[in-house]
Amino acid sequence: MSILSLDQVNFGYTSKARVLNEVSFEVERGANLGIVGESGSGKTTLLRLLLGLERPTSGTINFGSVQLDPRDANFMRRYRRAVQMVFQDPYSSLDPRQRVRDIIAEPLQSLRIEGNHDEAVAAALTEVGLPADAVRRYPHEFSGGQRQRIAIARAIVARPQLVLADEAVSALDLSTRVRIVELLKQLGHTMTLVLVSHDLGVVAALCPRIVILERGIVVEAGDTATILAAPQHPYTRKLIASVPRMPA
Ligand SMILES: Nc1ncnc2c1ncn2[C@@H]1O[C@H](COP(=O)(O)OP(=O)(O)OP(=O)(O)O)[C@@H](O)[C@H]1O
Repeated sequence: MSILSLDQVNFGYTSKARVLNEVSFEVERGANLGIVGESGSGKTTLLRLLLGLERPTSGTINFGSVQLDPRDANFMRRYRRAVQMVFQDPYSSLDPRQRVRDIIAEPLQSLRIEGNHDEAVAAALTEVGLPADAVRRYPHEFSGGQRQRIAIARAIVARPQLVLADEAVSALDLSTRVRIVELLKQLGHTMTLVLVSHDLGVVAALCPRIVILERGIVVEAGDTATILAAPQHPYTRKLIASVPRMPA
């Protein structure tokens, strides 16, 4: 059964301009999904809808068999426990005044999750490959890649079913990017990732399923390897052609 399913979702920030147009796809448990498209295609907007920060103008988003309704506080409490987010910029997404322990423990606190928070934070730190003494330090004491590890630890500490990531590696240098992709790949064994990116290489490395978005319209969706090997839509072919190749 799918964790999330979108059915003919339409959305516009104003009534004049539609940003998402009849968007339908499913996120299956255990199958990471990449959402790919050029700048302005509506990827971040789609994530905002999946987080419940915006509501579709029409169409539905279901979490399991229940319709996502941001106005339903009880539902949103359960949903927030199940779905966490990693943002693009590891420099602005972490509160510089908070120690790493409190940053990572934040979802446990705001979701009022019982149990030993220090132990949960320590386990999350180990999983993302940071030392235990990181808890006492502040974000500015870490590199960009380490900060993104802290952001990932925060996203996994409450053991969500789904992690939404918006360009989670694009702000990092190449070698750090490779290491964070490896980390996300390992996490994919226990939780499902929805990764928004303009980088087809990162999506191909992490996501067996892919949705190609062009100006708010899904032009192609399905198995990543199949679509990359034989793209049916000219827009997908254009995206593939724009991936830089390593020199021979
Ligand atoms: N708050 C907003 N109010 C009005 N229009 C918006 C708002 N946010 C985004 N848009 C418009 O919605 C469209 C899609 O933007 P969105 O940020 O979702 O695209 P994107 O694919 O995530 O782009 P990028 O890769 O550059 O982040 C764009 O035309 C953008 O101008």
